[in-house]
Amino acid sequence: MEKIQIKYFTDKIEPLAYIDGKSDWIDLRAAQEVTLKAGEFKLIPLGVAMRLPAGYEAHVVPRSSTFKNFGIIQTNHFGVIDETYCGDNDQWFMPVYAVRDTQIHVNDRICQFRIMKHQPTVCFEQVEKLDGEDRGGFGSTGKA
Ligand SMILES: O=c1ccn([C@H]2C[C@H](O)[C@@H](COP(=O)(O)OP(=O)(O)OP(=O)(O)O)O2)c(=O)[nH]1
Repeated sequence: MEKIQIKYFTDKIEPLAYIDGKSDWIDLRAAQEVTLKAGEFKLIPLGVAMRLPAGYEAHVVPRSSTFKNFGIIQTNHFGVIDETYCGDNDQWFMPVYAVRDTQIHVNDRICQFRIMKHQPTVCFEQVEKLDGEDRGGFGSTGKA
């Protein structure tokens, strides 16, 4: 088991927990009441900062029901929390765009995260021609 140090910025949200047996993604909650007008952008505080285990990063995505329930889209679509984002003020946020007037209440579960090991270090070798098999470029498959 990997241990994660966690700091809560409010006692108004429930502590992070697995939803038993359903998934290993962990839901994150809004730490503030947030009102958005259609077309507005805001950063929603998630009320937590964490020190991830060495060699890991975290990925934050919306819950499948988030758009239906709240009419918001995560503007970066896939949030990356770096291992170095681990200090006392490094609260996690969800950047959102509202497509309708909406309200998010404290403790609403609006997104979810998991931790992942860093990718191996890569380097780039420039070539004139790639020796892989050619698929024909973007959008060339899947045409009946
Ligand atoms: O959805 C997100 C995405 C990022 N972060 C935090 C953690 C991450 O480590 C930091 C920086 O994110 P990123 O590197 O993706 O953003 P940037 O626009 O490149 O900003 P920076 O210059 O701070 O790296 O912001 C969040 O709280 N929520």
